[in-house]
Amino acid sequence: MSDAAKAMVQIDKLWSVFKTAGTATVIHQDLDLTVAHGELLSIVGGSGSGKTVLLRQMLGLETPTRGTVTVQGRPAAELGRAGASSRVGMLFQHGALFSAFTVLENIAFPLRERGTLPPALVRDVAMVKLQMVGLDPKHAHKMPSDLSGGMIKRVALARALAMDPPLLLLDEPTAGLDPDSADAFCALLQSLHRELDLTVVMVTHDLDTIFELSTRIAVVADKRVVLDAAPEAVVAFEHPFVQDFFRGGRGRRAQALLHSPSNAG
Ligand SMILES: Nc1ncnc2c1ncn2[C@@H]1O[C@H](COP(=O)(O)OP(=O)(O)OP(=O)(O)O)[C@@H](O)[C@H]1O
Repeated sequence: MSDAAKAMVQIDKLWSVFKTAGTATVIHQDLDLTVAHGELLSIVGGSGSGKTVLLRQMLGLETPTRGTVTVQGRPAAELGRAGASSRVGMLFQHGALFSAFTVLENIAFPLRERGTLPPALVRDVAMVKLQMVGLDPKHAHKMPSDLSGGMIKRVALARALAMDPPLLLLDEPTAGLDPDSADAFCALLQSLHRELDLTVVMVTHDLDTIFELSTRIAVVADKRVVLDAAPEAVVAFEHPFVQDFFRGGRGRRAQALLHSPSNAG
């Protein structure tokens, strides 16, 4: 088996170029990244450095201008819209629930779109996913407008996992949550990562989330991944972005998590 087939995600010499009004903007240039099965990789980088575009490349929503992006050995672009949710689940930054659908209908959406399961089974599977993200069945028939921010994230996560994808992509999973809800959501992600044998790639600016969850961190700067390594190695890396991001007061406090008993071993 080739390395690309063994990896969950393999990105080789990726160029992402956007053309607007006759001007070409290069976002990624010869970017390489490999995500192995079972990792929980955080992607960090400055604002506008191309982190979300990188997630969209893994989801097949962007097409490489040059280079390749494969998921389980197949080009991500092949994922298309149909069938994508059985290989990659995506939690978008703003939850993006359908406001006219109930909680259960939102979770069931990818299953219903697939059209292969009878309605009663779709309902049962959606109910299992609802409970899997820690929500009580009594919330199944609520509308998104009746939910707290933390509950919206959980419903969106249940929908991303509806088709049991092996790869989960998260864009700023704790953004907009209060500290307690963010902690609870991190704990949920950690247990799902472990119990479902998921590979997770997340983009976040939240240092607590990064140090709580990451098995590896990839730093995007200068249009490519300048370093991907274990958290301890990344914080020691001499790069202006890394120094600003990890070594300020917030960074030092969050790094204490690396050495806390819950993260030991
Ligand atoms: N479809 C598009 N067409 C043109 N430019 C785009 C498109 N999508 C993204 N960009 C540009 O690509 C650059 C990288 O965007 P991206 O959203 O990936 O940044 P980011 O690293 O996630 O930033 P932030 O941390 O601020 O969310 C930005 O300058 C953005 O304007």
